[in-house]
Amino acid sequence: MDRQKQDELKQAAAKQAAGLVEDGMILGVGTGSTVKFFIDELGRRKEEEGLALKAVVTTSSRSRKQLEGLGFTVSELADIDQADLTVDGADRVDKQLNGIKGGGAALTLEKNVAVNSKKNVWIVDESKVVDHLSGFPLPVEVLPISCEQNKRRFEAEGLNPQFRLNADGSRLKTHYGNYILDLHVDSVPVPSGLADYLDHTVGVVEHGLFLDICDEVIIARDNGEIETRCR
Ligand SMILES: O=C(CO)[C@H](O)[C@H](O)COP(=O)(O)O
Repeated sequence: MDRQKQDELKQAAAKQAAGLVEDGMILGVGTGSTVKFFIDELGRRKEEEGLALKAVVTTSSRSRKQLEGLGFTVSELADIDQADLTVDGADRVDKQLNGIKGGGAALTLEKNVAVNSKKNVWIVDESKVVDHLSGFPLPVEVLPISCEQNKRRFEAEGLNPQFRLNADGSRLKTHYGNYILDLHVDSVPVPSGLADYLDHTVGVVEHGLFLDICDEVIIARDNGEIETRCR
């Protein structure tokens, strides 16, 4: 699929999700190129329909900047109780609506916003939908102090870890000053098993397996149809 077509699909899914946003909501807004279209649409609704949110929280400085540029005041997660709705993208989503996220290295805040949200909606184009989680490296955010030990441990487990790098070859640092180890595994046959292992590995801050979190996924299909799948 070419880039322009994929962007059209992302925009279609984003527009549909923006229709779920209601006045007075506390809204969670994720990160990524699909979410950028969602924020564009929020801005349009604010301008043309007077959309008025109670509060907005977001998961990256990029999304924050875009939201603030459109006149939204962005709160910190710690300043709200929970979001009514969070809309985010995903890198892969399977039939059970489990997913891999973190392609934009924002997984830690994304998961924290998501679990503190009454409803989570993901917006994706068809290329992200898989039967079983595969086809995208699994991001794991690790503390710098023990990142080499974590890497060796993951290697021993056959998880093929690689530090995520910047364009200049330096290690990418997350918003929180940590590193990302991308696990290059062909597929994740038992996502709950791997999530459990990562959850119990010292030095792991967070990982990109988002299990039992997404309530609804909006899929923009190549043929122009929009499909909504619910948990
Ligand atoms: O998890 C994410 C960022 O950490 C994004 O939601 C995910 O990478 C999808 O991004 P895009 O919409 O650009 O394909």
